[in-house]
Formats: sequence, structure tokens, C-alpha cells
Amino acid sequence: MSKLFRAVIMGPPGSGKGTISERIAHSFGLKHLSSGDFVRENIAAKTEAGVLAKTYIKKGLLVPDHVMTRLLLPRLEEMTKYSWLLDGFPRTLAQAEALNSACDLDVAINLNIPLETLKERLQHRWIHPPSGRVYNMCFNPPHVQGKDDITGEPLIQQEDDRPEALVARLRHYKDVAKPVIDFYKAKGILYTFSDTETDRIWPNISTLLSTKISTIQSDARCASTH
Ligand SMILES: Nc1nc2c(ncn2[C@@H]2O[C@H](COP(=O)(O)OP(=O)(O)OP(=O)(O)O)[C@@H](O)[C@H]2O)c(=O)[nH]1
Ligand SMILES: Nc1ccn([C@@H]2O[C@H](COP(=O)(O)OP(=O)(O)O)[C@@H](O)[C@H]2O)c(=O)n1
Repeated sequence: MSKLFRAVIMGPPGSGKGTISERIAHSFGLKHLSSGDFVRENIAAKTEAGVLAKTYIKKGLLVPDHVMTRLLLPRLEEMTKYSWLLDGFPRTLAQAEALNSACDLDVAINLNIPLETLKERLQHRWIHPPSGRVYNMCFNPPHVQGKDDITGEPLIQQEDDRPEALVARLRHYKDVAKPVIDFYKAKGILYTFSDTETDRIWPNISTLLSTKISTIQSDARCASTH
């Protein structure tokens, strides 16, 4: 059985993690696991973790590590047979260490996008909560304004995308992201991409993953022939 490929994608709110994760999942057949969607599912289901998480999100804060880890790790247990890309987790060093104890990663993708670009993007972001589909009035608008392309259901703007919540989130993100970036740099699996446009970043990420995934598959083939 060929070795599975596991990656995480990191970046500040609005950096394009979800957008690029969808392209990676589609191009490379990886399962896209969105920690933000897991959080929203728990909030909608009013689980104990969801109710707790909601109090932090309303203030534009990160959910405590033990809540996020308790929410995420059982979901990863269900994915042991799949190659996957994890989006939005880890966001802190404690989360990175918890993930590291649960599984090995092949690549950590880090998106480095300027603050003004993030603000601009999130002001125009609309989402369809039931599916998690993401739109942007400037980048990928829905066919009908305010309506999801697939279901026709209404689109919303997320509370924590409001400029006043965003400033708090961006400041907090910078403080907690650096140790995570250093953690993966020390493991030799960090790859950082800096630009203002996803369409310019995407070809570089695609080339990296093509190289990494084919290397893993050829190693697995070699191993299976010895
Ligand atoms: N103008 C523009 N918008 C983009 C680009 N890439 C993504 N977007 C939009 O910017 C917004 C943020 O992109 P997401 O993929 O949701 O970013 P994210 O990192 O997942 O955001 P969080 O879930 O908040 O962490 C969305 O509305 C995207 O449609 C781009 O290159 N240019
Ligand atoms: N590791 C994580 C992931 C999400 N979250 C929370 O869940 C919310 C939604 O996650 P998301 O990935 O869709 O949103 P962004 O913070 O990326 O914009 C975040 O704003 C955080 O409040 C968290 O606290 N810790």
C-alpha cells in the first residue's frame, strides 16, 4: 500500500487557506479537512465544545487549545486510511505538538499575505454555511448575488470577518503563529508562499506537491519491490 500523504496549510484569516485547499483536494485527491468547518458544525450542533467555542469566536479570539484538540483529534482518527490536507489547524504550538504526537506530516504550507490584502478580501467574503462554499465579490462572485451557486440558498458574511473582529484576530494570529512556523521549519517541512494573489501562488504550491507526492509514491513502489 503506498504511503499516505499528510499536509497542513497555515495562514492568517483571509489568506486563502480554504480556496487553495479546495484546489489541492481537487488536483491531488487529498481529503480537505477544515478545522473552521469542524468548529462551525459543533456550534450548529450545540455540542459542549461548540457552545464553548462560540464564546471565543464572537470576540474574534482563538478557541482554547484543549477544546480544539479535543474537537480535531477524534476526527483525524477517522481518517487514518486517507491522505489529507488539514486547513486551519494547528494555529498554536500546543496544537502543533498535539498533532505531531498523533501523526507524521510531510509538508506544512505557510501563506504569507499582506495585511491590507487580507482586510480587502474579507470585506468581500460571503459564505454558504451549510456547505462551507466560499465566495468573494471581487475574486469569485456567485452567479446570483447573495445566493449559493449550487442550492440557491442565501449567503452570509461571518461575524468574525467584521473589520473590528478581524483586527483582533490578525494581531492574535501573528503572536501565536510564529512558534508554529518555527516548529515546522525545525522539522524541515515548512514551505512559505508570499504574494497578494492566489492565482500566482497556486502554480508554485502545485509544483511542490507534485514533487513531494510522486517522491512518496516512488519510495513506496521501491519499498514494495525489495
Ligand atoms: N481578491 C482576491 N480574493 C481572494 C483570492 N484568494 C482568495 N480570495 C477570497 O478571499 C477570501 C478569503 O479566502 P479563504 O480561502 O476563505 O481564506 P482562508 O484563509 O480560508 O480564511 P479563513 O477561513 O478566515 O482562515 C474569500 O472570499 C476568497 O474567495 C485572491 O487571490 N484575490
Ligand atoms: N485551530 C483553530 C481553528 C479555528 N478556530 C476558530 O474558528 C474560527 C473559524 O475558523 P476558520 O478557519 O473558518 O476562520 P479563520 O480564522 O481562518 O478566518 C476562527 O476564527 C477561530 O475563532 C480556532 O480558534 N482555532
